[in-house]
Amino acid sequence: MNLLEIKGLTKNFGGLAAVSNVNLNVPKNSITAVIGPNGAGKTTLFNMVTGVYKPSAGDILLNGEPITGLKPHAVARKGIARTFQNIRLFGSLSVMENVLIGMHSRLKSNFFGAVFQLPGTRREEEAAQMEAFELLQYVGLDGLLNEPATNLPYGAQRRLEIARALAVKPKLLLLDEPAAGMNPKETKELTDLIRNMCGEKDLTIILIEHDMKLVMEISNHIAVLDHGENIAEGKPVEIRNNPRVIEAYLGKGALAYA
Ligand SMILES: Nc1ncnc2c1ncn2[C@@H]1O[C@H](COP(=O)(O)OP(=O)(O)OP(=O)(O)O)[C@@H](O)[C@H]1O
Repeated sequence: MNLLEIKGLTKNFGGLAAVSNVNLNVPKNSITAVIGPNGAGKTTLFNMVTGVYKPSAGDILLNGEPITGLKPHAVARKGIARTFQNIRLFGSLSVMENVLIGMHSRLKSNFFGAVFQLPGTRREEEAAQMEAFELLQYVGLDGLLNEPATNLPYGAQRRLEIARALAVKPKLLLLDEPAAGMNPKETKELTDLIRNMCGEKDLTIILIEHDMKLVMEISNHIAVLDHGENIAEGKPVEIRNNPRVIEAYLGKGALAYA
């Protein structure tokens, strides 16, 4: 069963086809990587799936239901969360507060309830704090709850972004270059986290990533974009050995991962 189906998706910016007629099926509980050279259209694809850009053509289906052209908040409510290529945390807010903000979109209580400390609101807030704590424990940041996000090392900030995305209980999580700027130890920990999350949080994951070791280790399926077109798709071993992919993106060095 496919959680996400992308059909003939196209985005034109003036005369530039940033994404051109891309098709992609993403099975439930799988990890799919989207790879390709800079400017290939990977982030534009994510921006269409999350409602940031309206596609010029094509369809996006979540669980068989069309979500094409919905606004970002409506897409989020359908169960799609993302992290960004450039980390977007509230730097001066604490680690805990960053996750609570992520959770806010699905809490029932309103401003009125919070100001007047209504019992229902208090209970909901306590439950939210407990849940946020568990998520931070899950990503290994429970020792840093009150630390301003900006003080965290780079790898920890990326984990915090993931915790914040998980706070909305998504079905589909899009990770845009989650390992960018990480050292090898941080990348290894991230690889384990992504792999475990998929089963433990009942998630389907699509990631854009340039770290080929990570991509080859955790992906069930890889799609390769070049100049907006999907030039290849398949299992890691197929992609690694695909001459067109090697020429367009991987280079001969990729064979070292074989
Ligand atoms: N808002 C926009 N307006 C005009 N052109 C855009 C816009 N967003 C992206 N593009 C162009 O679309 C093409 C694809 O960009 P995109 O950011 O999707 O590539 P990418 O594969 O994510 O690259 P990278 O690996 O560098 O992040 C590029 O030529 C880019 O300049």
